[in-house]
Amino acid sequence: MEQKSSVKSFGGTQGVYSHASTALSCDMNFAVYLPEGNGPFPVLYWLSGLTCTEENFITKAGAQRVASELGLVIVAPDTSPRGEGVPDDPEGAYDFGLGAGFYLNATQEPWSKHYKMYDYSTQELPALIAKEFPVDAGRAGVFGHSMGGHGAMTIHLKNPDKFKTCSAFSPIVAPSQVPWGKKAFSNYLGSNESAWAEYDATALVAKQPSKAEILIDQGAADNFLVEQLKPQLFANAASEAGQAYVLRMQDGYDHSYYFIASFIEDHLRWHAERL
Ligand SMILES: N[C@@H](CCC(=O)N[C@@H](CS)C(=O)NCC(=O)O)C(=O)O
Repeated sequence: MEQKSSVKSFGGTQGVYSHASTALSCDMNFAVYLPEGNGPFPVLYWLSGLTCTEENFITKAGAQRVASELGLVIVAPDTSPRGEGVPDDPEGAYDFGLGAGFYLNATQEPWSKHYKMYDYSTQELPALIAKEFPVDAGRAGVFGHSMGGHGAMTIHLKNPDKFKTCSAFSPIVAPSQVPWGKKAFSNYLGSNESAWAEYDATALVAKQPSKAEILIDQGAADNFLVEQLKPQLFANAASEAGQAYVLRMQDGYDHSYYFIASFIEDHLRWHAERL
């Protein structure tokens, strides 16, 4: 692991690191906010949305002040494999390929060699963090935005003992049913839609609800709400399955990091109280 940058922030340190990922067969960057003190600290994994790298969250969400106060480590990985030889959307579209790994393990050529973001996020990165940083891996949660909200919810539902708490901003709750998800899943996972259900929070919650309460914030003025996000699909399935959740529709807010920055404190306190 190599440190690429380190700056002091609210008494702690905001760092960016790089390492050679085995799961993704490429070099990867990730960001870590480390509060002041010796730890071990509870750890939150933040999963970003389409087009993002490890930089968006640390520069725009304003999470450091409250993470410092609460003594939380926040790890923010990049959103896809990167570098020479990693295939991208043939048209260079923003919603597939680079910057759009969808936190799944691709099974289809040519994606399956590098696009293993599920293994990376759930296994390789947490193992590296536990080795290199003063975290209490038994107190870990996951949260994210849009595609990363989808990642957080599916990763929590599939690994409720490893990622004990979960929250999301503007998540793609039912990727199998919306254009962003259909494009990504048909390419990464192929045409057999039963494979898609493994990475669809609405399908997963119906068969394996967790004991945690999931917090979802959704801007009511989000341009992607009606076509891509559809939080009510998850809410309906969760209610039916007995999954505890809180869905807050936030009047006037859009899809951007201005929305995330407005409510990030609530999410950090939500996780800290439950870990
Ligand atoms: N604005 C993008 C749509 C993708 C988008 O809104 N990405 C969100 C996550 S789904 C984001 O966080 N973008 C980066 C940023 O705002 O810093 C476009 O239409 O090209």
